[in-house]
Amino acid sequence: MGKQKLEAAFADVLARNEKAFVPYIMAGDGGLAETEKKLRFLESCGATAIELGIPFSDPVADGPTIQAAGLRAFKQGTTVKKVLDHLKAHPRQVPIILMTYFNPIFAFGMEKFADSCVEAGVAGLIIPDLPLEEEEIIAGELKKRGLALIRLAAITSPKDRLKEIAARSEGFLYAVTVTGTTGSRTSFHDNIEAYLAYLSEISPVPVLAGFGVSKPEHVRHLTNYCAGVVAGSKIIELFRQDDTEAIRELIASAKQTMADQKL
Ligand SMILES: O=P(O)(O)OC[C@@H](O)[C@@H](O)c1c[nH]c2ccccc12
Repeated sequence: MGKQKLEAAFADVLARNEKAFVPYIMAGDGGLAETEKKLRFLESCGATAIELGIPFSDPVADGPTIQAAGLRAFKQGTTVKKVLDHLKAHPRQVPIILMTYFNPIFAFGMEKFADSCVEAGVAGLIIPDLPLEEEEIIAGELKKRGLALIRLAAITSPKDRLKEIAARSEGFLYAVTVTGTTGSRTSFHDNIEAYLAYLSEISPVPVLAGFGVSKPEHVRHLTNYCAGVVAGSKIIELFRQDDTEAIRELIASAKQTMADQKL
């Protein structure tokens, strides 16, 4: 089942005393054949799982880099069905987490979408505009099919809400590091360390920090307080520059962390 595949991937990383790195790319950006090459490359770099975005017309949580990637994906005629059909036709070891807003799921049909995710070998989902209060509309459909629903924690959330998010979390808990949209940054919220340390203490699943991660030093710093990171905008930018070495180095920095700490 998808959730178990994700849990096994994280258990492997932690057993190797490493930190997790989950890159994000937009499906269909440059066409799905290009997406396949990127997915295979990211897997070869040792990505713990890969977050695959489905383009949407109103990506409210996304900054300019991912908005532009979504527009390029639309220009290639990317649809939910084409992405799911592609994943089904290209099975792989690395767990795939679909990142999509709720509207494309609703338009596709929730049960049909959940069934198609299972057939496509999807491990889990991130639905950023589905708050805890509304998740029951689809959480049951995903749970009975063994698909992980990854919850997002906001740095501005009060502790009782963070506790509720952690208690429901599956696969990993996505700790958003800033107030605002996705996009490479040079700094994070002031009390990011305390926030990540608190979540790591209360969460039954690994906590990953995401939003703005763009340098190896970000990875090394943030993973002192949590189990890993998610990075999307920087990965997309580096692919656009064809700087695959920098992508490999960024992902590898999650593996060096524990070695650094051993010193
Ligand atoms: O791009 P960044 O700043 O590295 O942040 C990760 C982000 O790309 C990815 O997790 C994501 C893409 N779109 C989202 C929408 C909401 C939450 C998360 C996301």
